[in-house]
Amino acid sequence: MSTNTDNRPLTIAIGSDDAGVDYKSILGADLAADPRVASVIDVGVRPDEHTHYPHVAVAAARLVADGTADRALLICGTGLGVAISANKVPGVRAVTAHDSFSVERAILSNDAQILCFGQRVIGIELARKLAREWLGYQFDPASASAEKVAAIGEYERVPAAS
Ligand SMILES: O=C[C@H](O)[C@H](O)COP(=O)(O)O
Repeated sequence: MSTNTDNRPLTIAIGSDDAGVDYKSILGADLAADPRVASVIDVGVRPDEHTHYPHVAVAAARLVADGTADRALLICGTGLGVAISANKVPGVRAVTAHDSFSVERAILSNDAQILCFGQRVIGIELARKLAREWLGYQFDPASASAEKVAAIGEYERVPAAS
């Protein structure tokens, strides 16, 4: 499963815990209004909910893993807990990135399907800018990075020797 390589509009899952719900609302609206996005699937939380971040992150990651969503955007306080949790789902590559270069490389180097932000770490306008940039990148399966991404997947099948 890849971040998409064919320029078609994306289906994007979005989720947060209560520490990220304000950004989820704003970024979700941005995504829904973007012509590069076909649909946005909100996996929670609602503003009055207090579901812990691992449950939301795994719900979104499973949508990516089963092909329902092309990508996911997850927000918690730091962007760390949601990334750790999403990465428990086989086939998923989730990263926390709060700068433009890392967001670019998350797609072009790592083919990461899930981008994670920390509402307590970056300002909303930077988050909005990074999310817009993120939509513009596509992984190139013919690039030199593809072999490295494939090696990550191999370690899901065959655990690294100690
Ligand atoms: O990574 C975890 C997130 O930042 C979460 O929103 C807050 O978690 P905490 O309440 O355990 O610090």
